[in-house]
Amino acid sequence: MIDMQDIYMTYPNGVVALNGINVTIEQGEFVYIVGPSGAGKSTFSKMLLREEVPDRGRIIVNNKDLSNLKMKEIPYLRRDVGMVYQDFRLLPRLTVYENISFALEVIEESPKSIRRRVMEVLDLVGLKNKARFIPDELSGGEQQRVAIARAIANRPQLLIADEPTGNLDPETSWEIMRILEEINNTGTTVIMATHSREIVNAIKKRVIAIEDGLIVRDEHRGEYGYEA
Ligand SMILES: Nc1ncnc2c1ncn2[C@@H]1O[C@H](COP(=O)(O)OP(=O)(O)OP(=O)(O)O)[C@@H](O)[C@H]1O
Repeated sequence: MIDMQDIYMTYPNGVVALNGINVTIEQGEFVYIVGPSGAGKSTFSKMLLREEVPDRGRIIVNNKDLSNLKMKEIPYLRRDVGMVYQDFRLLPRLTVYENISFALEVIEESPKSIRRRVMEVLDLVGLKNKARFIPDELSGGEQQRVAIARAIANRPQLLIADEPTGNLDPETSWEIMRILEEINNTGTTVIMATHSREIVNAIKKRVIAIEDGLIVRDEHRGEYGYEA
């Protein structure tokens, strides 16, 4: 569960990024975050990982109150939150397999369980046969599928995807959405910031619209609501 109450955040340069956010997201929901460029969507996501800290307000993520979180507890929070970005962010010199196993080795899993889990998540994204490839040898859509596999390898309760289809063609984007829905169907909360009108209007989910650091709309099975 995610709960944000009265979240305000101003960057050091004086830009007000969040201006009183109040929202609750239950475990297992699928939520689109929409809104104009610069509205505060990425900042909102960063708050959930404690990459940014609010000036005021209370945030609870996976039952942890982030305001009391000690520095040494931050890695535990992040293990329980998978992150997917528009630009994939794979490690270019590592194979597909290593990009994923690397995320698991950090939490001291046994070699056998790492192997099993890597192949399991590669199977889920349909890339078992590309385990030995390096990112440069993959298409954009395949790279994003690896990034998703890596993000869920630790079985996080929450997956945040920041414009996951932003660099992909429409057909590949639908494939990514199918995978995100499958992950959501296993009980993982998915929060996806997007500018894709087509996706939001076709695959109906909760829509939270942010403008100027404020939630201006929060609808069950909502519409994108902006011009393409
Ligand atoms: N590190 C930073 N330092 C200063 N200002 C920032 C920083 N990051 C973002 N901002 C500003 O904060 C505001 C919110 O930015 P944010 O990235 O959250 O918007 P966004 O809704 O994700 O935009 P986009 O859809 O373009 O990704 C913008 O005005 C942006 O310029």
